[in-house]
Amino acid sequence: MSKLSVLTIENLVAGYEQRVLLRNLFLCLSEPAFVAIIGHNGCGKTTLFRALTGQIAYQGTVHVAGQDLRQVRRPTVTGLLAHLPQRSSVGFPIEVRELVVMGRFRHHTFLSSYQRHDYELAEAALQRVGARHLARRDFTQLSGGEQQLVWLAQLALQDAPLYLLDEPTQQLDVYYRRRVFDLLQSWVTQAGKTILCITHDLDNLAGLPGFLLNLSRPKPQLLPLSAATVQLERAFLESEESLAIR
Ligand SMILES: Nc1ncnc2c1ncn2[C@@H]1O[C@H](COP(=O)(O)OP(=O)(O)OP(=O)(O)O)[C@@H](O)[C@H]1O
Repeated sequence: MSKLSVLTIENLVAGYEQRVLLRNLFLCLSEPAFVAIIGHNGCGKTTLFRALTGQIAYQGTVHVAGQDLRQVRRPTVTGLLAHLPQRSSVGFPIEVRELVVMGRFRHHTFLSSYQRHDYELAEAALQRVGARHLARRDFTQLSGGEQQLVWLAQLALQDAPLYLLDEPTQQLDVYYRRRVFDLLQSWVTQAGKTILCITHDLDNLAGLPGFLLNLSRPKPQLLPLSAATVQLERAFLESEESLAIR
């Protein structure tokens, strides 16, 4: 079964020395889908991504697009995963379109330079996130929210089957939050991508197709996204009971 699904996580256990945060996590997606991962601060959401990207060891098995993740040496470099961390910075001035075009790195050998076609794709990706007007700006001088849109444009060019997004809307205004969630939906429905998206932005989830995974629950399970499930999980996160079992 696991070989055919887009993502299967079986019995995953992960954490840090003397502190297990994820215990026997199971998750199976047979088709491309959007999964919102929610939970209290510190419950282990980013830790899950650290395990999936090979930054920390884990027990259990993970299959992505039929491949055993443990057997793939650098899944983000080989294109099995694309990852947007919570914070990324660039320490030197660079034009936005030069940063976005780097999302095409797998289509180029080490010394080959990006061609006109690559830049057209980069500008189209910027257009889709509503940031076409930033193409010639210095990335380091953009606001936090503008930088976030640029990273999303770069990510779109990476063309991986599984995307791991750690709070992609955290610095965005209400308009761009909505727009980014709509964009992520189109990655699923039009491009067949699977998206795991860590978010605290519960207000924007209710109307989306997909699933909810609440890592603050003692046994987290995929729930179909709906206004009712978002309301239920919000009530759980706001309860004293949920803090007591952490
Ligand atoms: N390298 C580390 N060694 C030990 N503990 C760590 C390490 N990195 C993170 N932690 C702890 O693990 C816990 C979970 O961290 P994680 O970043 O996964 O939380 P999170 O659910 O993503 O939280 P948030 O919503 O605040 O981003 C936190 O208490 C954190 O302090």
